[in-house]
Amino acid sequence: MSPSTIRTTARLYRIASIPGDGIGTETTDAAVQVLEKLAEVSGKFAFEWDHVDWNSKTYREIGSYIPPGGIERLKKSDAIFFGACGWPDIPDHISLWSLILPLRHRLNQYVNVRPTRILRGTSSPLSSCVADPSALDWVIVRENSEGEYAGQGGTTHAGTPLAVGTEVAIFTRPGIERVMRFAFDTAAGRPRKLLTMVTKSNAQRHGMVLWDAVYDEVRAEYPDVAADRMLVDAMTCRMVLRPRSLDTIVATNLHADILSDLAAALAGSIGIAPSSNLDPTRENPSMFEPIHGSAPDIAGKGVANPVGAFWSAAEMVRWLGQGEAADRLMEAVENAAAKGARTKDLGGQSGTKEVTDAVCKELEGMTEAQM
Ligand SMILES: NC(=O)c1ccc[n+]([C@@H]2O[C@H](COP(=O)([O-])OP(=O)(O)OC[C@H]3O[C@@H](n4cnc5c(N)ncnc54)[C@H](O)[C@@H]3O)[C@@H](O)[C@H]2O)c1
Ligand SMILES: O=C(O)C[C@@H](O)C(=O)O
Ligand SMILES: [K+]
Ligand SMILES: [Mn+2]
Repeated sequence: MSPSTIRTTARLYRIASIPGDGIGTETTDAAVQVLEKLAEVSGKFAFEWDHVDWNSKTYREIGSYIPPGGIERLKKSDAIFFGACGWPDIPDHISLWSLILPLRHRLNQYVNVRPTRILRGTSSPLSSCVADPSALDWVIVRENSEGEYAGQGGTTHAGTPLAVGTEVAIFTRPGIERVMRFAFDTAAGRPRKLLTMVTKSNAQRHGMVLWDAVYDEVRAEYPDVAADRMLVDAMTCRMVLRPRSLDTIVATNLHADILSDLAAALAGSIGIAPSSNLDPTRENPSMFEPIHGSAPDIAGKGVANPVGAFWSAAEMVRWLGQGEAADRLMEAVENAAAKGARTKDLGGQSGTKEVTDAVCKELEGMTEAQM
């Protein structure tokens, strides 16, 4: 088949891209560039972009992040690519609860998948992983719809010395069960078939105990998966001291948020870590974003690590059914890193643009047969 024949039969994916704030705009621009190159080299698919400008600047101007009709607009896409939201002149709970959390909730993205491993050409602060990088290869499955992020609670006597704030976590049996099954399926699909379930059910005696009960039930359906459970405090020690003893990890919304930042740091940097906000029913588009935020301290300097966005882009391409292209993208990212295209957070000298160009160059070097 000639390239033009391939191109006429190419699958078209409509992607809504929401760069958001700060370095989210820089890493999203970089990811769009790399995805365009991937599509061009592959010849099997192409992207049609819906560039969505919802961010803290538009919030200041028009008073909303998501305008009326915004969710319906996103539902027309096959997937969503997200950068980051939050800027210092707007309280973080306003930005989070006006943009990223409503998207996760309204689009039924009830699991957030956060893989972590040490990419070729990069290093870990853990000496055991310097000796053998394969010792750290995890997938954190984060509950993404309820728990500590249920949004219930309130303030009484606001602004007075008697101020009271309540923050109510909600854990439902169906909510726990669906993420637990997803985690067992994930573990069952990985070579080691190993799952660790994390709670704090010694101190939190209602919702966390329900997590334990659902875990026991679902576990019985997966005799091939070796499963164990940990309290979240002890889990931090195990991640640092015995990384090889872990593979797939499932935890609540807040616990997995924290553990995934730790995991990213142990794999070298918050700047490399990806996430997939999935609606496993596929009724709504899923959303792919690096786990980092808008990083106001480095925004606008051209130094942000785009690898977390590239890895998220690879996971998006995989979710869309292009697994081989996803593998090639990760190979290009690792080849570029191994040849020295690394940002400062990874101990390198390159800027965002240099790493992006290096990854595009690696992709160009791959033949269509390899894709
Ligand atoms: N899903 C999201 O959109 C999301 C995620 C996390 C934080 N936030 C928001 O982002 C803002 C800043 O939050 P924060 O400072 O706690 O977290 P952050 O992830 O933005 O930054 C933490 C630290 O890591 C560094 N860092 C992050 N990403 C990097 C990258 N790609 N390359 C190099 N260094 C990187 C930053 O420079 C900073 O020193 C806040 O408004 C917060 O609410 C949003
Ligand atoms: O708390 C959140 O979910 C926001 C951010 O920290 C994230 O990890 O996406
Ligand atoms: K993000
Ligand atoms: Mn986080």
